[in-house]
Amino acid sequence: MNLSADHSETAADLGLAWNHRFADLGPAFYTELRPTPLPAPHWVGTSPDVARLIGLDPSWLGRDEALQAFTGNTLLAGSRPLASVYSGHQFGVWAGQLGDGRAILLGETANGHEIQLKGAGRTPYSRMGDGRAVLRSSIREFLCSEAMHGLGIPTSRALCITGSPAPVRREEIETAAVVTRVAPSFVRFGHFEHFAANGQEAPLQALADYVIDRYYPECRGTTEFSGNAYAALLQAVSERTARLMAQWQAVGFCHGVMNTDNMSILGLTIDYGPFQFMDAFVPGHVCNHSDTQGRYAYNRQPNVAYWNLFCLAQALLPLIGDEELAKAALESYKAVFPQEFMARMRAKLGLTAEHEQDATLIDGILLLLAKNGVDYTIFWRRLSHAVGNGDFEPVRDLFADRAAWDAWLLSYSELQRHYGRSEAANLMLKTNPKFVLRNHLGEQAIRAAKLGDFSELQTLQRLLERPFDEHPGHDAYAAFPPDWASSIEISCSS
Ligand SMILES: Nc1ncnc2c1ncn2[C@@H]1O[C@H](COP(=O)(O)OP(=O)(O)OP(=O)(O)O)[C@@H](O)[C@H]1O
Ligand SMILES: [Mg+2]
Repeated sequence: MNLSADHSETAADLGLAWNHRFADLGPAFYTELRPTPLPAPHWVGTSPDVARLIGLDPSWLGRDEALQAFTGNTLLAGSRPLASVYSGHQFGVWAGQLGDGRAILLGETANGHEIQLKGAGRTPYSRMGDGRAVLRSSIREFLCSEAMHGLGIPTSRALCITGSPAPVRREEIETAAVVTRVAPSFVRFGHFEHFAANGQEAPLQALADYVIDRYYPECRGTTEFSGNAYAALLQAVSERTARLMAQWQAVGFCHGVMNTDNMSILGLTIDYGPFQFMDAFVPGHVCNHSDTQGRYAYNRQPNVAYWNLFCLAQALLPLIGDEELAKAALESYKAVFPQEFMARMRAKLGLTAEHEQDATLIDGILLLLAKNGVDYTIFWRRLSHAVGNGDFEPVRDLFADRAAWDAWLLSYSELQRHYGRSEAANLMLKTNPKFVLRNHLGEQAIRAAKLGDFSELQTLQRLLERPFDEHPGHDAYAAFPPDWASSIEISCSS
């Protein structure tokens, strides 16, 4: 490849201080290697907010030293790049060894944020892959990371995207990009499955101890499970995952590839591939065109998460040492998910206390939304305004079956009488976003970016960072999807 500049022997000092706690686990967990350079990089998108989060002066996001470093063309001073090994279950089937095939961990900043370059070249875990990510999928990952954060949903973050004219072959020839992403940890269920499947109990325990000491220290002193810290870890992860699923379901988010190697041990949303925020509410919606069996349909996500936790439980079993304890730890998922889901849905309805009728009301509206194919985000936003101003006509307009809507509204109004209208509306407007990253919005930003125009991406980023604000003048981004939106096919190709 003809590189425009070979920066490989200089290190860029952006003033970041580093820790290397994952690397300190030892070579059984990774392979150290340098990112593979890309020619003629350019900035595509940046998040000054994430820069501040990791202790990076945001003014670096525009300078050539940072551009080269975040493309993987120069080493960041103090970093220690590596690709980690993990395994996993993909679409319900044991896939054996996987690993960071195109993501390279640079290390952890002094304030505890791991930094990864996704699309930074081949690694020993690339298998048949080219180690690259295309501009299209990188924009989706960048925007959705920041959108999820804006929605208050646990997620990896994205510092920047850099692009390069280097060609990358997918269904057609596209161009390469690198997303710099950030999370307290990128450890996945699949990391544990890897060592368990290979019968390597010492690294399995070292990994569990690392995760507990660093992220779940409360598990050490547990009085539950006869003081078994590994069972406590399983319970804590189950609870975080349950909360995450409740948040996904409530906002209408489909992940698309809930393989165990895409499940964060911290309960974060990671790996933004063929995800989708639903337009019309379709409970069985499958967003991943490659998911022909519909395994990861919207309404199956909570069960799939539990299935994935079961895989994690099996991996942790040699450490927990007692199947009954592991089962008991998993039980928490079944209690926490419905509880959290109900809490989220109550908030969407502006109900600040619990009532017997809540479940009927929630089931009722979800059924009506599905039967009438109502746009999920628009419905909740209009309902929020209607509760505030008393005019429910714009909501009624969304339903073909007006009689069924009227009947539901009657029972909702009965319950609403217990609350102050403006208090309820305020809660709802902070719970029901005006802006979500619909497929067609991402697509518009991608089309413009491919032509070298990043303004659409920036506008979208600004709206999605504060999705509950009104953003006057930008109603088009909160409108119904155009007809062509339903023809967008998003697959695993990225
Ligand atoms: N283009 C590629 N080159 C090399 N490896 C790849 C490529 N695409 C995916 N992989 C690897 O295939 C496996 C499954 O891919 P998947 O789509 O879940 O992950 P991903 O999008 O690459 O990354 P991540 O989960 O880190 O966000 C992972 O081990 C991943 O690293
Ligand atoms: Mg993945």
